Amino acid sequence: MAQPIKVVVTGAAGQIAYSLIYHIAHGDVFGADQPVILHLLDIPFMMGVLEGVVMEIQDLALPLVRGVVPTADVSVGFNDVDAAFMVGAMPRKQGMERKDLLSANVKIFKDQGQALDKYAKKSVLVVVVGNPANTNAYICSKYAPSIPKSSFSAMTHLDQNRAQALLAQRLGVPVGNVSNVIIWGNHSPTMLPDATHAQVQTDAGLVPVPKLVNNDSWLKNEFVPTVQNRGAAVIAARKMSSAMSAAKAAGDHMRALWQGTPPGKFVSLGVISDGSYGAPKDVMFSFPCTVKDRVWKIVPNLSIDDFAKSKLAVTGKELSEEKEEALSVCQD
Ligand SMILES: NC(=O)C1=CN([C@@H]2O[C@H](COP(=O)(O)OP(=O)(O)OC[C@H]3O[C@@H](n4cnc5c(N)ncnc54)[C@H](O)[C@@H]3O)[C@@H](O)[C@H]2O)C=CC1
Ligand SMILES: O=C([O-])CC(=O)C(=O)O
Repeated sequence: MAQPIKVVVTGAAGQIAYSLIYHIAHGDVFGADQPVILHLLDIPFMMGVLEGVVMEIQDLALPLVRGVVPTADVSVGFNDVDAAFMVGAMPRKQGMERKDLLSANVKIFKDQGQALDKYAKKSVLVVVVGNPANTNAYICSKYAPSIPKSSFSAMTHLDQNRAQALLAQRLGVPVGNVSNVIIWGNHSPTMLPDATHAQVQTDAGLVPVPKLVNNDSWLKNEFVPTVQNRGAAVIAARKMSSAMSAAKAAGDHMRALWQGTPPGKFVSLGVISDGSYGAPKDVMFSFPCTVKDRVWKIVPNLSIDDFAKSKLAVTGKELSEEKEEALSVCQD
């Protein structure tokens, strides 16, 4: 069996981590043969709660767990880690947009970027979940200059899962039969969920989703806003933000990075933009990607129509503005 890898989860005493830790410990993310040492980082005030989480991890009796390190000290939490789930941040409440969290959360990602730079392995893969995820990932990477920018990504996989599930429901097919839905841009209501290149596995082979849906108005006027606003709908109902589904998505995101994407399939990742598809350069923009040997690549040459182009411009502008605001907050 492989040597254990060290995996840090920040915000380890919080809602998302409570589900995410199980996925990691159970082998759903790094593989059924990959032992893990869990580094659980939270703030000093939460150390009592974290003790309870550690007891529960012990009580899971899962064979892949080879160690648990609960801590409020970044030099311990990030020490020599191979993979990092950056969850620890304030969640939004009803009536807020995710970018309203920027001033409260972005400094956490500056500090923790510096700590990753100092203590983590240079090969670490970093997934940012805490909102506003794309801009926090940008800041985290900026303050960790010794780690390649391509090792940082922001999570839009929850939006991808929501989009995939909604299409499956509409078409009356199992969710696993739908693939290659794309999330473009920011993890915010300006994102573009795009079914243009999505496919359904049928007995007759792969069929394009737009052909099966056969209703452009539904795709533009119901599918897109439902996915864009799903986070707010969950908050309105639960009075807390998505946690179980966010944890599953964080595991899906890291699994795609760690284990690669199947042939012909894409995954949406918020990654440093090279200007592909007219996106602004040097922001963490969600693109369709393939992953091989832990290296992602933006899927090239997909057709995008005028509707998509106009939406990509809006979400790109928002990311550029968030970036400027975050940089000025970090200079304070
Ligand atoms: N990208 C995405 O799709 C999603 C992102 N989120 C975001 O994930 C974040 C976490 O959400 P929840 O787990 O529900 O929140 P939560 O409030 O239940 O847990 C957050 C935890 O982070 C800890 N924390 C705060 N500052 C920290 C620091 N400097 N270092 C380490 N830990 C720290 C808190 O003490 C708390 O235990 C929020 O920002 C939320 O908006 C939530 C759902 C989906
Ligand atoms: O909406 C929120 O604040 C939490 C989140 O990011 C999501 O559920 O997509």
